[in-house]
Amino acid sequence: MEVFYTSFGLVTAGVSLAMGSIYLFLAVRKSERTYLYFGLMGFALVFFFLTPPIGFILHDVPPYPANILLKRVFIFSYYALTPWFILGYSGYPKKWLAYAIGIIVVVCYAAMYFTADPATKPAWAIVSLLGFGCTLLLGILAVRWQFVNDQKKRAYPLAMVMAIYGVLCLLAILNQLTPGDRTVISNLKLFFPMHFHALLFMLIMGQRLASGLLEKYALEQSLQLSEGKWDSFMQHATFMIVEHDRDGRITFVNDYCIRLLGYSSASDLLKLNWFDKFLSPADRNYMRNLVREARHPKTALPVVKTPIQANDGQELVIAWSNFPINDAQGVVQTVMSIGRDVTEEEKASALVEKLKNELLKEQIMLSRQPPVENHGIVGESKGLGYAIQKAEQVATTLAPVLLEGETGVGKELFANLIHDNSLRSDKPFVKVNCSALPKELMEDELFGHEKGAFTSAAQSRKGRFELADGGTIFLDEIGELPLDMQPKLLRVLQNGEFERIGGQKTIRVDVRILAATNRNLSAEVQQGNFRSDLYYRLNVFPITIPPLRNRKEDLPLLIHHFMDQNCKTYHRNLEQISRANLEHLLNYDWPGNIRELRNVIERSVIVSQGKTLQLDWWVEETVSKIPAGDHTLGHIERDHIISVMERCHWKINGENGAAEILAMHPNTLRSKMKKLDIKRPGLPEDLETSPDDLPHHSSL
Ligand SMILES: Nc1ncnc2c1ncn2[C@@H]1O[C@H](COP(=O)(O)OP(=O)(O)OP(=O)(O)O)[C@@H](O)[C@H]1O
Repeated sequence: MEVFYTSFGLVTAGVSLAMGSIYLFLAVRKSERTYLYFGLMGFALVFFFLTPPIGFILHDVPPYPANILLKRVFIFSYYALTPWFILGYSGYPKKWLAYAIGIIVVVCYAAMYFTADPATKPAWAIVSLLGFGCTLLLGILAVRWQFVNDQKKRAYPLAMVMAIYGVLCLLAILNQLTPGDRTVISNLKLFFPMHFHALLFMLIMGQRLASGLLEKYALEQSLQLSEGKWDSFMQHATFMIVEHDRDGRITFVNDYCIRLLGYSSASDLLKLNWFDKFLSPADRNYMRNLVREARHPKTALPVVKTPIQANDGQELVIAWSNFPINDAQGVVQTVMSIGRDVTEEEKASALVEKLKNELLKEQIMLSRQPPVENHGIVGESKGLGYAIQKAEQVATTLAPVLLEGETGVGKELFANLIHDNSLRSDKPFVKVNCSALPKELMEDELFGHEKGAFTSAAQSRKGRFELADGGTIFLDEIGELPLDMQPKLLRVLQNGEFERIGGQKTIRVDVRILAATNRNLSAEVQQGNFRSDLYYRLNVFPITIPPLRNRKEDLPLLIHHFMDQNCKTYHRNLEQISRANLEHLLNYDWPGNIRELRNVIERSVIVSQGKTLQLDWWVEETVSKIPAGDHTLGHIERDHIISVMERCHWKINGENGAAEILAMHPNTLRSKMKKLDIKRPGLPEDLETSPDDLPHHSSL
């Protein structure tokens, strides 16, 4: 048996020597502590097994005094190194158990030196059991930590060796509990557990470390490859790539960017601050705040168009798309900015804009042809034409129509057009402005009252619905209709029925309903200010009338129309407008739309003498209201929303919709889009969102 132990010990020593040498070598090459601990553990075992007496078991009497037993020094070094290896291998962060084991080992050395008596069971052996227990506990904690942190693959081998460690502990306890000189283990003729454990520990963990090393190597290779590809892509891309930290310090620029900006090397640009160098003062603060506040990696920052001066003095306009790169907490660490040189495009579009304005100016100056009008609606723009076409289509049906558009765009004119073109054109057309009626009088106005219904009701009186019987009623500003009136209106819409105030009799009417609003009714529905059933009933056929700033080509006709109208009224003989004033008329955004234009022209006609329309008063009043440039916050916000909408294919609601990406309620986004006048290009004005955003329309 002794021979067997000896050979087994020699095999274990051989394996430990191989492992120890490999990992000590790797520890030096890779500066990896775990390899160092493992290598040292291997060598501690080699010395333990090769120090005489070879094949030693605890009860053997050593050939030298027990208190300086060298063999035990090596095995205790092995025990002292084990916890540090476990910590390094698993990444378990708490080190107190490893320190405790270190202290226990030192105590054991001291006790061994002073108290060892080979004839009796030494006191230090009991203390060493505590060390085993602590190592086992640390192993269990480390394995658990690995499982919790999703490192199952690395946890299994450690769990296995710790289980073997557990068996070793058990056997060591049995060994200590056995009275007398001979141990239970040797009586049972079991392998001395140390040999067995050490061999498996070296084999299992050595193999695991090696395969980890191979995996890491393969990963490094593929990382290197993809880094190479990425690097080559970045350097050869024909757009500018700049990476900067959250404070704007540039950390990377590609070759194209260096060339375009007229610099000779990356290092010249790496000294600069992206915010300071490449953004206008207005964009700079906005971007700084945005970068600081951006919390979600999905959100791309706004596209910012910035005029910059290259190193050689050349003026460039660059459109920057910015992508924040966040850490695990969502804090922006770096921003990748991709820039496109849009200098030529900008020049071309400025030229087109200028030519368009010139053309409009010429039209205003020269054209005296009769205005193109349809039921008093002047204009020939595509947007207006589309709305007129829809109104004509629906006019001959009995369907309710919802006219949407900003104030002053001509919703009432459209209501007239629909009624005039309907089969009821010779029947009454009753108009009600819901915002002009006091809340208390609204029911009386709409549905009338019976005699004695209230103190002042000396006579019964018909409401507007009764007056409109057989014809059309136009409910302007329907969004102002109080909530308690809405069910009554819904009943009229659905059944044509209602009761007068104080009346018992149900009155039946046949009225076609046209409604208008300059509010976002679907947002009002979401906010609970408007009943959804009424909204869907009214929204059977919506028509959106575009604002004047989106159809400036109507300006010449409208200006002439209002000039002619007012010249007749105020007996003026005006023939022209000064070029400078024309410029202002064309550049102005017309928030009050055609009503505002009509008022401006009327007042100007009144104050004008001679043949030229005097607009100077208006220019003075409004010039300060005209936006200063393209880099106001509104513009940046607008650009950002447009870029997100384009990425989402103009989908607002639902998963991957723009509202989700912008972390906004869909209705807030809709009203923001309305405010910033964002519309899906190429889509008719009344279909501003993707089909999935629209309510279901029942057919006519
Ligand atoms: N295309 C147009 N051609 C001629 N005049 C127009 C046109 N559009 C609007 N107007 C005039 O502008 C003024 C405002 O129009 P209207 O009252 O129809 O607007 P609205 O959209 O109903 O406004 P609100 O929402 O404030 O009630 C009216 O005097 C109208 O005659």
